[in-house]
Amino acid sequence: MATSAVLGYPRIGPQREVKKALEAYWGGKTSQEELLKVAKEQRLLTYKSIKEQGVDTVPTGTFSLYDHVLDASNTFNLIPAQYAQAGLDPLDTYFAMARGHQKNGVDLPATEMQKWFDSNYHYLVPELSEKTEFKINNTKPVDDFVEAKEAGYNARPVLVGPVTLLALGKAGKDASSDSFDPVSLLPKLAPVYGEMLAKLAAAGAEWVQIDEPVLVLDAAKKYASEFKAAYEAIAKAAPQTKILLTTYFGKLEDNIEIVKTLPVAGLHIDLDRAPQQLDEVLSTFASSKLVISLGLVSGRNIWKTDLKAALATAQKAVQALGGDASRVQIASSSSLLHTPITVANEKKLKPEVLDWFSFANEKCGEVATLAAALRDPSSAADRLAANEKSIKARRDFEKNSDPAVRERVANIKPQDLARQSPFEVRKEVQKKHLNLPIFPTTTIGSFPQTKEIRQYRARFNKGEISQADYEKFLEDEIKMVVEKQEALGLDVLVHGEPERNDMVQYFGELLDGFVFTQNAWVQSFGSRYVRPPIVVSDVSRPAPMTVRWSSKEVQSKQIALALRDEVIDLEKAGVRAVQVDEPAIREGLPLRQKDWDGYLRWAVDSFRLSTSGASDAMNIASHFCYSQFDQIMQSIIELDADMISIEHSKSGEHLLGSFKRVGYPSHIGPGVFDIHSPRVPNKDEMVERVKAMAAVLPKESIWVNPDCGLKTRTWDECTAQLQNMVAAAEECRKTLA
Ligand code: MET
Ligand SMILES: [Zn+2]
Repeated sequence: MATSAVLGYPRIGPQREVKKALEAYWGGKTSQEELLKVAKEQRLLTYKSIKEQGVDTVPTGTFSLYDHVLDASNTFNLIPAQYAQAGLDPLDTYFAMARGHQKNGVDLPATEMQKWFDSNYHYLVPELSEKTEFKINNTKPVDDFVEAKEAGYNARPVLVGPVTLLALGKAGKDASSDSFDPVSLLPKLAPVYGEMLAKLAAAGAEWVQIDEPVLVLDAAKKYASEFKAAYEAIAKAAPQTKILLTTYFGKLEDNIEIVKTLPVAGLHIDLDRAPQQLDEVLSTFASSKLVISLGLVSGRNIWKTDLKAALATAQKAVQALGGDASRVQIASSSSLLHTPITVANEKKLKPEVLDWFSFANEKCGEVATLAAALRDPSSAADRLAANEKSIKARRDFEKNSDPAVRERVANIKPQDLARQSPFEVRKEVQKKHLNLPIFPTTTIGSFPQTKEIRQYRARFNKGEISQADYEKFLEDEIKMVVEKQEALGLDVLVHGEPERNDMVQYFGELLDGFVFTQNAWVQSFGSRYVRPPIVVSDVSRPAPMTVRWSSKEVQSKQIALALRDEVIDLEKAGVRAVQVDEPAIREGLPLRQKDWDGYLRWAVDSFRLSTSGASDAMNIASHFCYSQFDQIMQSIIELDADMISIEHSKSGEHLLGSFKRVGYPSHIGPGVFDIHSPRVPNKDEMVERVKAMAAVLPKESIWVNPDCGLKTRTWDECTAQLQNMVAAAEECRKTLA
């Protein structure tokens, strides 16, 4: 009989319980016991919700107080010495790595954060060196499993795979050299994983899910022999445990050769992102005993699954495996971590729109329905029929496109993508208006979103405050933010973005074609969650394989046209500098290199389309919340922005390397402090950052700014941080200029 499972589940809690408990703990308002109690309640609620939808097995160990990669680092003792030796208790050591710690004489920065594959989820980058001593530092995987089992759940523990854990890591400060490859430590780490599997087996785990998403990247290929040796060592330590090797977010391609060599009992593949890999996987493993877990229900989007099509795929798989349904598992394509919890919490969407959506709980239901239908189609006939009806309704709606905007996209001309003059010319024109010192200081846009701002907005939305009063409030807020910046001595001021409930949602609400949810929170990092707007209209729908790309491209150009009009209007209103943020251009990059060009072309064109309606006199800035530019440097240059600000404070030296190699023709503000952390770096630390940059780029091109917007900070925190930043810029003017 076919079985069913999901790979992971959101952590926030249906009413944001976990987020609130975390923030209360960090704010010193509650104890560790209270935080851990909330976490436990939410884990048990998760298992209950998954089970109620009819899924056979629940995943354990995927719940996290901050990040599952950090959990794995913590469990296997990938803890840099400065954190391990700070004298903090285990939970606070964990949080210190996540968000820094500056209290009672202990001053630790947060560790680096990076995007998790091509998602908007951020993980904490493990830091490794020859000195890292792997050991079982805590038994969280076992504890979570036992907790679920004792509560009566059929559970499958989940671990971040050892190769993925190391491959996502970086050389720590005490590594012998910068080119130290953390994967070289795999022979030392694998036996410790083996020990963990043995512990899980002793606790009663039959299967263990080991996530190796690195197998969908080109990078995995060079680790083929390391993979094999590591998994052999693990299997040897726990011969009785069945390993389900999971891959997701992309296709195995020739990494399937690696999988063939591994002593695993099951393989999970993502059939949402990469349906085309099914045939090869089936033919490769048909004659083996491997269980194939079919990731048919997307863990990355919010749309209902086309169950009819998914069922046909599952039936095909059973057939290819000689009719042995017990070798098939129906699953979510990836962890459901990237989806909100349930559509049941959406009270404001039109029922016909809500009917297109499926969040984590509903996706669990889809997984269970598919497994039931595979056993006996008639048992799921009603559910299948209802699904077919919603899928059809959505497709019919998509056919109603907006001809005017379509035509405008079709008529984009090359000259619409170019500024009037090259940067060298624009720079001089802009100089006259902006009149800036060398090492000008600025910030990224947002200032603290205080409780007061959120309360005012909530009251306005409820109709308790008039439009005029709300606008007056915002104007006063902006005035205050501007005065603060003047007092701090910043050079290019921002308005602070108080009007924005969310940097993306705010714009989406002013455009046609989007819908917004009340509770569809998706984790970005730690306790930060966003509610992404959902594009529902004017989406063309050709063959399902290309829809994601073609529609994203069209959507992107349509949005760019709307922004273009806005930038032109801003200039007419007298604005001299505007920032068009592109914090997601890097995360949208396809996982496989051969797919990059197509994506980068339209992404770059969209940015140029949105900004090149401005005259030479307009300073066009852009912002990126990451610094991994090596691979897309050329495209960043092609954006042709006058100034870019980027995350830099935690990324060490590799960013400098790419600028040294390629150079950057316009102006650039590498972040000098980490805005994710309440920590206040001193002036000298920031001066060092600027100096390092000035060593590889002309000093006239360097701006001084934080990593990102300040909306998640308090006023006390960001005032102290900015004071030191302005002082650092002043010192640079004296010593470097
Ligand atoms: C995540 S990027 C944020 C950019 C935005 N302008 C801000 O300052 O908050
Ligand atoms: Zn940012």
